[in-house]
Amino acid sequence: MTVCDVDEVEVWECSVGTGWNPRDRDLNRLEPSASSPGSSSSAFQVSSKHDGHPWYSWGTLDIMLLLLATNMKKASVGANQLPPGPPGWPVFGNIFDLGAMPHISLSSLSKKYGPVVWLRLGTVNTMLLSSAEAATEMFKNHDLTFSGRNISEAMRACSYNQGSMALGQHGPYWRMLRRICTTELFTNNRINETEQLRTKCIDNMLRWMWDESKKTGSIELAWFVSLMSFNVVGNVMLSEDLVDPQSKEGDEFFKSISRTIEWGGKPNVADFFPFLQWLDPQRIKKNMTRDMGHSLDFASRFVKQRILDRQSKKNSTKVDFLDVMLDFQGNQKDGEPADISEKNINIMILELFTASTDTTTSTIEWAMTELLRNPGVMKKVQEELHQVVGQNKCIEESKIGDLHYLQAILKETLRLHPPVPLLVPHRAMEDTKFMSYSIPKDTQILVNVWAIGRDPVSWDDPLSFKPERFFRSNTDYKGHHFQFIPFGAGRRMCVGLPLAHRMLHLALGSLIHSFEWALEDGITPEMMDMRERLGITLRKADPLKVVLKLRLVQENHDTVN
Ligand code: HEM
Repeated sequence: MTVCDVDEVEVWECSVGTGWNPRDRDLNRLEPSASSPGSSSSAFQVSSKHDGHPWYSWGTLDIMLLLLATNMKKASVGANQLPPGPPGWPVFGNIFDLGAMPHISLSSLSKKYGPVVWLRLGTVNTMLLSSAEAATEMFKNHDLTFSGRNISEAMRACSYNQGSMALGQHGPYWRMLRRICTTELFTNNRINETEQLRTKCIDNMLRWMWDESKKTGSIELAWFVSLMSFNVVGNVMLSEDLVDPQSKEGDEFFKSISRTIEWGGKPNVADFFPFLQWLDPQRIKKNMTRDMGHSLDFASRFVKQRILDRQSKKNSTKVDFLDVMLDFQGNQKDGEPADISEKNINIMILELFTASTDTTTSTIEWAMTELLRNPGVMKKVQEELHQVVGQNKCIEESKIGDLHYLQAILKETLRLHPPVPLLVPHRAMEDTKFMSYSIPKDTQILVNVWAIGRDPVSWDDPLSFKPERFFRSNTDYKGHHFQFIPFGAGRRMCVGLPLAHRMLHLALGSLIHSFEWALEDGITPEMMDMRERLGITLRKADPLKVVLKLRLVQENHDTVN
């Protein structure tokens, strides 16, 4: 039996930013009435969460805070035109409204307060957008102003944020990195040139899965997908296969990156209260510094070796992303540096691994979960692959354009399960007027893509998995249709989208085309656990386990077993 065989085998920061902002609207539970959003009235009401509860009585601290809040309101330009929002607790503000699944809790808040909601998370002013209309307004009319980033404490470890593109502030250095990515790494030509590498990584994934399933009966899909996507990026950037189920060094690199992803996704009290940063109460920054340090050390070994190889003219034909970064010469105009330092090259390498692995894995795991819950959809896509690709043939990327049902399945998956449900938090770079509200500089902006994808205003029967809906429209995820923005939109939109598009279609199509899929004994589609887990990306809480039967008998390829 054979599969498409050859010789060899995501910050995200989901937490909030920092920084005390003197324009804080509500320093305690005293709030302008939610029933009069935007009202300039100075009438206060006691927070609704515990309205009327007898445990509360006015103390000196409250009165001081009330006076302070009143004074700040007077001093704050336009503060009385903030969007509506839930009342907050003293000091903590709305932190407890976030819950364990912020995208879900925040979606409920927007049902009550509207598509634009104001929150105070500790000391961090936050505006939450939860409708296509509000997202349109942001990306069409305020994209530049809202292109800053809030940086969490964890992501300041090893000065990561200073070399990062995803967390870089809008400015010359970020622009330069973005330009290198869009003109050198993720161009159509460059992506076409690396098709063979992706095919190789996907073939290896299929073979490892098959080997494992023969040994153990069932396999955990996400593990194999994450190895594949790690290797795809490793090949595009460094021309290396970094991991296989046996490799020790690559495995350590993979694990240390996975740990940085975990730390980056942990809610950190020091992000809400910057005065706690020196204490690092949850030891998140300390642990992140250790694990990120390891990951950067690994990346630096590749960089150092490449510098040596280039000096001795070894591998001179290799032109990958690492070469592009080493060769880069900036024009030194408008703040652009002359080159990219070795340390920042290490950071970029780490960043692209981090940004791609979890996002791709999450999407494929959810897609397969939905297919197993919807056998009719699975059957249709198998038929499409059979017709377009052929029974005993491997998928080639040139066929993606003809695989309309497969495309619709990926769109439907990204609509219901966007891996980055609140985007990477944006930041207002200056005071601005937004949909009649006055939004102060440094406000954190969260766009609830998860809620927008499930909004009945934009989608019929929004909670059902119906890929056919995309046949009736030209809606895609390239950032022009604001009811569907799993990759974001505007200046900070996902720079890896062209690579992600190819990887997702080729990998999911190959998985469906190569195997018959079944759930473990005793598990029916109705029993599948659909709960989510939010770290840096939105993952399936209970990893999908599947049983495989080989269906593709590939001509002209090596036998697998
Ligand atoms: C399913 C796959 C993926 C999804 C859903 C996804 C989604 C996103 C989202 C939502 C953002 C933030 C947009 C914003 O803040 O407005 C982002 C940014 C980014 N993504 Fe992706 N991504 C994926 C794959 C990739 C891949 C494969 C790479 C690179 C190899 C990548 C690299 C980046 C980078 C560098 C940024 C930061 C851009 C900036 O801040 O300028 N992503 N992505």
